[in-house]
Amino acid sequence: MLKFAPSILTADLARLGEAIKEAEAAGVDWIHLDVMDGVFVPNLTFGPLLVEAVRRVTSLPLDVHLMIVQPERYLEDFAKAGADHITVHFEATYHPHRAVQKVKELGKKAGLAINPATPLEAFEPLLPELDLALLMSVNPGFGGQRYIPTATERLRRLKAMRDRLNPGCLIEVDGGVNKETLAEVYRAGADVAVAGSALFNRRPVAENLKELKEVLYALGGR
Ligand SMILES: O=C(CO)[C@@H](O)[C@H](O)COP(=O)(O)O
Ligand SMILES: [Fe+2]
Repeated sequence: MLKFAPSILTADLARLGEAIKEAEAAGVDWIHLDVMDGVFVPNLTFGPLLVEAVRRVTSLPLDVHLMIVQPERYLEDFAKAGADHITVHFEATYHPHRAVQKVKELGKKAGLAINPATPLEAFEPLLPELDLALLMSVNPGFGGQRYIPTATERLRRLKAMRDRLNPGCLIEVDGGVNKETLAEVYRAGADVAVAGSALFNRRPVAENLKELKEVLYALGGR
């Protein structure tokens, strides 16, 4: 019912291939890759080369979250690298619609993300064309941050907007999802939970995932 997309940001990057295989064996649904440019967010991570390397070790959908300015410049590169979903930030481009259209032209699932301070209405004009609506529940830039509580009400409103405009679009929540916050995120209507530090930490991914799934079973979900 709820999909889990572990963010590799908090995985042990020195053994990334093994960490991804471990996550796949544990039963996660997607692999979430956080691309940061040091301009849109105060952190730098990786580009298409790493996406291509990850593509070689897993058959899971690669969910690429672009936290870069003018993402249009690199959409083709990420598509060629093997991304399945490409999400751009509303705040990072003058033309979010053009960027979304380009992702679709490349034959990939198109996502739009918004920051915690961006009005939810930013989704409205583009929702009918989106495959994914990504709601940030932390300010983008780092893994391991605390969930911003106002995200829950925003998720509820986003779900109502999605049900009205495009029931096929998935709602993804990103940032601070763990065993304490998962229940409210799920109840508020998320379809996909990104989880970095809750899944990649000192414990095996399978144990962490089991713990998160138990929260859902207790709510009658799966
Ligand atoms: O996009 C981002 C951060 O900018 C996220 O994908 C985080 O990396 C998720 O990590 P946790 O908050 O779950 O540790
Ligand atoms: Fe992310």
